[in-house]
Amino acid sequence: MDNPLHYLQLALNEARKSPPKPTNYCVGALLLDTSTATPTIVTTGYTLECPGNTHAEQCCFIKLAAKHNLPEERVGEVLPEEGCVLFTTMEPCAYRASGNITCVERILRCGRIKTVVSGVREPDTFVEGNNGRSILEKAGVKCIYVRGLEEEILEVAKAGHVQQNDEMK
Ligand SMILES: Nc1nc(=O)c(N)c(NC[C@H](O)[C@H](O)[C@H](O)COP(=O)(O)O)[nH]1
Ligand SMILES: [Zn+2]
Repeated sequence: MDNPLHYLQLALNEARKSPPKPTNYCVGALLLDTSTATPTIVTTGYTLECPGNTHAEQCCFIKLAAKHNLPEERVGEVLPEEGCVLFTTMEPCAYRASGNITCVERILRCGRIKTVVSGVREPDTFVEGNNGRSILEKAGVKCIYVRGLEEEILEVAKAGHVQQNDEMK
């Protein structure tokens, strides 16, 4: 896949649209279909884009499924067997404090995503040691980390968090 940083930058542009909250991260994601000669972005998403306490990856699935009048859990039916790459600024969650279905579970349920490309690991703020990568790789999903946007991604992701120095004031 050529130029993964370009698609990660597009995912970061999505993350910037997310309304900051102190209890989660502002994350952006997009689903790229590389099964044809010209890679195509089939859907995008950002944290809280869809109603409820929604994650960026979850919004990608909700929107794509809705476009085909399907429930989110059947989104895999509209994706090619091979070639689907999920770009997400922060690695998919493997535990959610709210108890909602995690994005790792949603990716596996979709069944058509063969590669996940992320810009950063999940910090330990809410979840100590996100183990989503090992769960995905055991299920045959390739997980790749693309370097270069870490600082920007974390700055956007934590926009809603009270910064340490603010507390000192
Ligand atoms: N990959 C990813 N995409 C997102 O859109 C998002 N918000 C997170 N965030 C991970 C973080 O661990 C959870 O946001 C907290 O654990 C709170 O859980 P809820 O989001 O309230 O279910 N991670
Ligand atoms: Zn998630």
